[in-house]
Amino acid sequence: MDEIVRFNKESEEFYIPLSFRGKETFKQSSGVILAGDIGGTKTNLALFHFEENTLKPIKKESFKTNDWSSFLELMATFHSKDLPVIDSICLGVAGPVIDGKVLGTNFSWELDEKKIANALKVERVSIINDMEANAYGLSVLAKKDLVEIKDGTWNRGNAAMISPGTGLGEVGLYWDGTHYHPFASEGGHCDFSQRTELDLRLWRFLQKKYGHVSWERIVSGPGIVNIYEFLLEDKKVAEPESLKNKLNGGDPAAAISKCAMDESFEICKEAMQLFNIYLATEAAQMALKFKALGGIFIGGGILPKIIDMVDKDLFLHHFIQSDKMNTLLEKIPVNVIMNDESPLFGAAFGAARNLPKK
Ligand SMILES: Nc1ncnc2c1ncn2[C@@H]1O[C@H](COP(=O)(O)OP(=O)(O)OP(=O)(O)O)[C@@H](O)[C@H]1O
Repeated sequence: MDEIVRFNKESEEFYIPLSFRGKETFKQSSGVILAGDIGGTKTNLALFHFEENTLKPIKKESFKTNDWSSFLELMATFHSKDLPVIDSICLGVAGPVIDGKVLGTNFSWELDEKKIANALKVERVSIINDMEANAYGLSVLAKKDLVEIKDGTWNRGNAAMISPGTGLGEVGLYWDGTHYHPFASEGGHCDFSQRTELDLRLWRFLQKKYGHVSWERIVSGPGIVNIYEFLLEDKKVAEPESLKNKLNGGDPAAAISKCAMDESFEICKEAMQLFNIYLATEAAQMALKFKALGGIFIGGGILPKIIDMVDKDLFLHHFIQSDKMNTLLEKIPVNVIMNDESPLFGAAFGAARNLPKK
């Protein structure tokens, strides 16, 4: 990671004014910051030197979250003695942050700002929701980091982001007239809403398995596997032996999407089509709930890997299915974020904002 990054470039190429309040304090701050993007599958950490609104990378590494029993255990490995002392830490964590503490939703780490500050002897530690970090990360993106899957133009107003990964993250961005203000939500845990007979059968299948059927059970990596298993049962189709082995080892959602791409088993293709439909459906629910005229962004680790198989017409058809509000939905652009480091840069934004002014 040699690239030097600037926040809020007032990006020449970017089509929306993605500025966040707080950046004006940056110019007078400098120091060493640690940024973290901590999710159910991967944890990305980066150490930067921050000066004059610019991040200069010192060290960056990606880890499998479940290989470590805690953040502090991982830090003992990451932050070796030869590295500079840290002035400010911000961690974006996939879980509901309450009073500076969080328990990972799909992993067993517990993080606490005060305990981290004491253990690492760093005065400024802040924990934010990973989706909040994801939203702040928009401030470093350029047009080339986005792929438009539904057109529309930026309209003055709120925006929202939906991020399928290990779980389903959702965040709103309130527009105050000049700046955006991200606010985390736990919308991915709201109830899955059904539109068709097939959806009802999927709901029944998952209700038997989990009791409560949230969007996260469907629009996520494990959700792809759930849809696939439902289709096998619903269509009474036997799984090919060759695929069985792939699904048992490694990453089953990745195996299903790969199989959909090479068209070796029809059920995989159908599973990915349904994933696309449900993503469009929930993205539209968010657009309506937040009146997100500023746009919907799709983050998370899955979409950049499957972008070539996203059927834009199918997405559009299922995005605009809200009767009285179809005209509003038609205006809203939907973009996929292809830069998987954007939540990490968003956490860096949080850490830089907390540095003392000179
Ligand atoms: N090629 C692929 N196709 C479909 N799903 C994939 C593919 N590669 C990885 N996945 C799924 O992506 C998920 C991991 O997503 P991501 O990289 O966003 O992780 P994360 O940031 O740790 O997750 P979260 O923040 O939601 O806790 C896993 O469930 C995995 O099965």
